[in-house]
Amino acid sequence: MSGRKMHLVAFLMAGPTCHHHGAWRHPETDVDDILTPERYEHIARVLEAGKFDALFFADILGIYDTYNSSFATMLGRGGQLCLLDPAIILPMMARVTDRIGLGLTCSTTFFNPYQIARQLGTLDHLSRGRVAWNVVASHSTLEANNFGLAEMPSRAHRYDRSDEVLEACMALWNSWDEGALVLDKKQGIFADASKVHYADYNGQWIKTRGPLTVPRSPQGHPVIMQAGSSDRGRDFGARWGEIIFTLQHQKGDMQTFYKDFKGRMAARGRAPESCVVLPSIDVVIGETESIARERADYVNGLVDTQLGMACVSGQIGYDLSQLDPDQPLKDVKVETGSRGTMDVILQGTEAEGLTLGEAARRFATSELCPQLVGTPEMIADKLIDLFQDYACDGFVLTPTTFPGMYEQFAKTVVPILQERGVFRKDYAGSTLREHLQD
Ligand SMILES: Cc1cc2nc3c(=O)[nH]c(=O)nc-3n(C[C@H](O)[C@H](O)[C@H](O)COP(=O)(O)O)c2cc1C
Repeated sequence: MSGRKMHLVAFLMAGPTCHHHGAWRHPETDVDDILTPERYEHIARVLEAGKFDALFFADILGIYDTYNSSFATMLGRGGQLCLLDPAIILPMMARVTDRIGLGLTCSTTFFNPYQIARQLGTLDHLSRGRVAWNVVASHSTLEANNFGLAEMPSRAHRYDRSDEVLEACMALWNSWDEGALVLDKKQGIFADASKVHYADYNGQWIKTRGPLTVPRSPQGHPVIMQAGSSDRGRDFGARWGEIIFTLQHQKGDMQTFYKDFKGRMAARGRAPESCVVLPSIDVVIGETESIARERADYVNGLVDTQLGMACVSGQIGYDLSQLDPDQPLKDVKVETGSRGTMDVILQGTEAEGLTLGEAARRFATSELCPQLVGTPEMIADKLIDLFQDYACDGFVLTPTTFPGMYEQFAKTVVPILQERGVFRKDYAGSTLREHLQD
């Protein structure tokens, strides 16, 4: 085997649900600590013990209210809710760890680049070089409304503007050269001002003068993470990305995405290995295969139909509340425009003759990313197979039970990946960018 190493990133949300909309109800899942620092400190330690490259918080700047024109189901039944601001949680996680990377989601549509550059530059210092920025252009009207916009700008506009936000942030991060801080008490020289420059960024939408207040951080700039799936989104990722997070249903889809994405990087003159492509994966682990299957059936059975329908409604931007969940999926009529998205997210389920409610529950178990069920050996085999066949460079793992699934994975699957030589036994470097180049 070549020296190519697998990369693992953990998906977190500051709320009850990540991809699995029933898992918070499992007796082994902790929810009473959801607003406490201890929950987040504990999971950071667990993931660092498992030698994960990074953890990151996905984020939604509002509460989905598409279903029945109300947030009652999403909130009442525990759907995807981002209760706390991860920018405040991550520094706490940084204080109880010293190697694992820490990813923050920041929207280029709603946040000002000076603020983003300052915040992430500060966090890169405080974590000694472990920060990633999950760059999102945002896409939902509910978020737009929370930030004073009536509608989201078009996708093309959002990505053009995102390019400018990234260019502006890079100019701000580069406004301090290395060695600008002198700290010479004897001569009374605090900083070498000749090593600090104005950014003077003048784009069509974004303007910033600089310099940044924050001295150059250990990584120079945060690792850039991104998850756009459209043609424009992939091009944006190919220009800037160092970690690409993607939702693909099966191996063939992953291989197609991987090849397409690395091709786009090469076309821009970037070395394909300078960005890792990580599809989302969900695991249910058992001591035997039949125990794992029973555990999967149990936890998947905890998703209720109404929440599943609300979850799909939020994703496709169309209210399914007036539709009978017991009707066959193939008979469901939704407005043109939403049907395409619905076909994609419910991929394959129509052919199985499911009802709308069954398909929605299925979607709400893992958002249709593969759910691997089996013994630690079976799961390690599957991950290694995907990795070796260039379906990916590693995985974004999403939790079922929390924090139990991550604890089990770190204790039982990681040692097998290490023994088989595909995953680090210890961190070789100290910054996140160094981990990604292991
Ligand atoms: C796997 C995946 C994860 C995403 N996670 C987030 C997120 O946490 N927060 C967010 O605002 N947008 C998130 N997005 C949305 C994207 O950043 C992007 O705005 C959206 O997909 C529209 O771009 P596209 O049309 O290129 O896909 C995610 C998208 C994908 C595909």
